[in-house]
Amino acid sequence: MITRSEVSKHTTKDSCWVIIKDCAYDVTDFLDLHPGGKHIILKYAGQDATDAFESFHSEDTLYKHIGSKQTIGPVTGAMPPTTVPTKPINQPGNASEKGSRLYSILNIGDFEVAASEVLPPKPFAFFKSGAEDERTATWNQKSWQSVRFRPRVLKPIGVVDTSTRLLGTEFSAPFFISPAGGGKLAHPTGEILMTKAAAKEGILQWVCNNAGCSQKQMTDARGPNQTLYWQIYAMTDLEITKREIKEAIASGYKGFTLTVDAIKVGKRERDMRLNIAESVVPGPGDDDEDFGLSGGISVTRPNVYSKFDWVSAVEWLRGITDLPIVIKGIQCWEDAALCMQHGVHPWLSNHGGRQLEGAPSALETLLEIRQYCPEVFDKCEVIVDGGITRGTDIVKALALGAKGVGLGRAFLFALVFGEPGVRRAIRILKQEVETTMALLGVSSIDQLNPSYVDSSGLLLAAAVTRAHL
Ligand code: HEM
Ligand SMILES: Cc1cc2nc3c(=O)[nH]c(=O)nc-3n(C[C@H](O)[C@H](O)[C@H](O)COP(=O)(O)O)c2cc1C
Repeated sequence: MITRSEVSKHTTKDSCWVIIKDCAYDVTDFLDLHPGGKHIILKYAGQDATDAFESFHSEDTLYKHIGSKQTIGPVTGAMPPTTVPTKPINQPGNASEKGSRLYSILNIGDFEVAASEVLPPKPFAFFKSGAEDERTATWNQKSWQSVRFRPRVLKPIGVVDTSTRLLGTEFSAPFFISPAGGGKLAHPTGEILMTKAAAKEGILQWVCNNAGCSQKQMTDARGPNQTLYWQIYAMTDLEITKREIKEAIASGYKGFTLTVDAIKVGKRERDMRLNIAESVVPGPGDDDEDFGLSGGISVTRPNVYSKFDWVSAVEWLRGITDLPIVIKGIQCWEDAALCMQHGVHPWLSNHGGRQLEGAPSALETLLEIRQYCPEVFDKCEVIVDGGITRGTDIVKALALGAKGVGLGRAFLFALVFGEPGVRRAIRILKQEVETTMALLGVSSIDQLNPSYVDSSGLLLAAAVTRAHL
């Protein structure tokens, strides 16, 4: 046992201890690795950081990133009276005001506006931010708008069926909740509310490795017969990740994706500026030359394994599971072709424009595959995400060959309104998909094909949009 008073003496970047859930940790060596920046942890140096930690992270984060050497042990006693506790940074907005607003929300864009008004600036920035000038994040959305439909009329349309099979499981709609961390910044209960909403609406949630809720909490929140898929970040200690995948399999997860576009954290200046605004600027004599630059800038994702190549990654995954495997972060047709060769599925994504500024939108990669390697669509289930905000975007992606379409930010913004918010977002998208299909002249997803869209405007839109960004 160590006393709280002893912990309270370790308050500098040369010796930084924090208490989380009555246990003390020496996080000195982790400070420079922390993607949220060292200053956010230093604020709690010598103190109890439980509330702040839990407002963003799940307990899984601790065992994955803080080893036994850094675990000091259980604490006892009271904090010295001189310690002024730091308040957790991210307090979600007023829930009762939110309820009444929910019913005026008509589309995903409305959710974003409401979230920007209800959330404090930092959580909103965390969700919204893209890398550098955010051109890729903006282009993701605009690229889908450049595609036009080619509707067929005078076709008898009865019931429009939006259901589809994705990687072996039947879902009520072809879109799903992409893995996106930070759910507890939107709502204190976190991502389990997405799980519950997905269960009630029959859609897929692809559970995030960095969710604020633990894998077990997500699993326990499942509805009857609900199928979840799991997103993997491979850790330097691959045994930790292997155990996590095995636990997911044992508790019934039916598909996996390995995210490969994030071995470093993209430079997200929107977040960095708010971090600077909240930090204490170094005084004379303080040699913190990188002040303000950590927490977003080229920080290696802590403990993320970056040595995989195609053969070793797929062999390692196949050594653990025969279930469907998707590689998330495919950004050119050549890598989609490699997925096909290695018997895995490509997820065309640039991480919502949060990683590599200048990356193509999933639509561009989809069209490249169509042009140079169309057999990918026969041998693999192609998944896309990035900038999808409308049922029309979803139908365009499906017409061009996607089997599943993910949305990240949309559901984080909706989560500000808790489970009813996420359910409303799902229902809005379902209605939009249904209307789009009926107006196109199709009544089931399998009837969609590239003849229903015209993507010839993409190049022009790219030139015009980039000129204005
Ligand atoms: C002391 C133990 C802590 C550990 C092991 C830890 C670990 C991590 C890890 C692994 C990430 C990256 C998540 C990702 O890949 O998306 C992260 C990000 C983050 N952490 Fe922590 N963290 C700790 C403490 C804290 C505290 C006390 C806060 C205060 C609220 C905090 C706030 C954040 C934020 C806001 C991010 C997001 C950064 C970004 O991607 O822009 N963390 N942390
Ligand atoms: C706040 C936030 C956190 C994210 N965290 C992860 C993550 O932990 N793992 C991952 O594979 N993708 C992550 N993503 C990327 C999403 O899975 C998805 O690719 C992206 O959000 C799609 O773009 P959209 O937000 O425009 O829909 C994150 C995205 C956001 C916005």
